[in-house]
Amino acid sequence: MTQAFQTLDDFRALLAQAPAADQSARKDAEARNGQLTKPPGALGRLEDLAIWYAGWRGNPRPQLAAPQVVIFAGNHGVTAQGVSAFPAEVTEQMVLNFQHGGAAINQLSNAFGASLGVHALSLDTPTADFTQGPAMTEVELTEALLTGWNAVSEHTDLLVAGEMGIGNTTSAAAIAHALYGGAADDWTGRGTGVDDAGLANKTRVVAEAVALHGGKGDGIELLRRLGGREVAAMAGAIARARALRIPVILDGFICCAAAACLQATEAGALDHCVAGHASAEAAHQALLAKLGKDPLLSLGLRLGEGSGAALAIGVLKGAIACHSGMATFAEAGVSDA
Ligand SMILES: O=C(O)c1ccc[n+]([C@@H]2O[C@H](COP(=O)([O-])O)[C@@H](O)[C@H]2O)c1
Ligand SMILES: Cc1cc2nc[nH]c2cc1C
Repeated sequence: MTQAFQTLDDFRALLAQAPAADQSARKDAEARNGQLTKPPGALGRLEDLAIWYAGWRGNPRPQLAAPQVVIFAGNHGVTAQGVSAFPAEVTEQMVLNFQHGGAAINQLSNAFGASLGVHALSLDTPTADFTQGPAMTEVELTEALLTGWNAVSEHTDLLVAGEMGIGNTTSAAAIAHALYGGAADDWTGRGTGVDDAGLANKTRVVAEAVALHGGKGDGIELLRRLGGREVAAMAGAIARARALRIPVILDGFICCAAAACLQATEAGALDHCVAGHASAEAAHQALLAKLGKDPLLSLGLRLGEGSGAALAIGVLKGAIACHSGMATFAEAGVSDA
């Protein structure tokens, strides 16, 4: 099969050529919103969400019928530095749990009518420990981006990209610190629940990683140096969704670090994305602020797996059901203001 891209520069070119939203569908959706049987603005942010969605779908009265959740799993060499509360084998064990329907994301995907795909990326070959050198080669990064790119169905009308990877909050913290500066402890949190000594060790690891790799290239190069395969696959999936004008709900800290690599490479790369939730991971709110995204939900989740984004499918479905299903003042014979 011919691949969508063969090199990282090909991928960068695809990001640069990404399509914009359909301004005419957006304008028509705004006009429709103004005629619906409610006081102006009474549906609050649901109104903006429906108009945003209509623009990306190129349809002023859209449906949300086929949401897709994709989960990517990867193993991280940096776990050798003792950065997680859980052992690395949990990544593979949780992949089996996803496949058997036993994880939180299985229940949430079912609850919100989303399909669920699980992609394990070379779990037997963890990425290199990025305190020692780049996490991935250019070929490894390209393969991981392609896995994400190819995982997105052309027939879906909403994407959630989630992840599973013991050690990946260290990777995400290092990416955020390298992209946005500050101090290592501004970006380092407890992940699966390291204690105070574990947090101090993890902060040291993030600082060392950024001392080695910081300032060495664009968002894609930082993704290669500090990312993981599942982080890269989420970036590839988010980019493919953009190419297909499929809206995306971003999940927690790791998903947003993947997205940040795209935004740092191409300024408007996340215009088709909304933030599903604010994770309890300490630096997620700061990362969302850097992305210019206001989270839809804040429920204290810190699970990953796309779980917070999957919950937000319900909010988006509600927004679109109102926008496309409500009567106008004229249709209902209700007096306008
Ligand atoms: O999504 C989040 O914000 C989030 C916050 C903390 C932990 N996680 C999940 O926990 C794992 C990473 O935690 P850790 O401590 O091993 O780096 C990984 O599988 C993530 O899905 C996810
Ligand atoms: C059990 C477990 C489930 C997860 N799901 C996403 N990250 C996870 C981390 C752990 C440890």
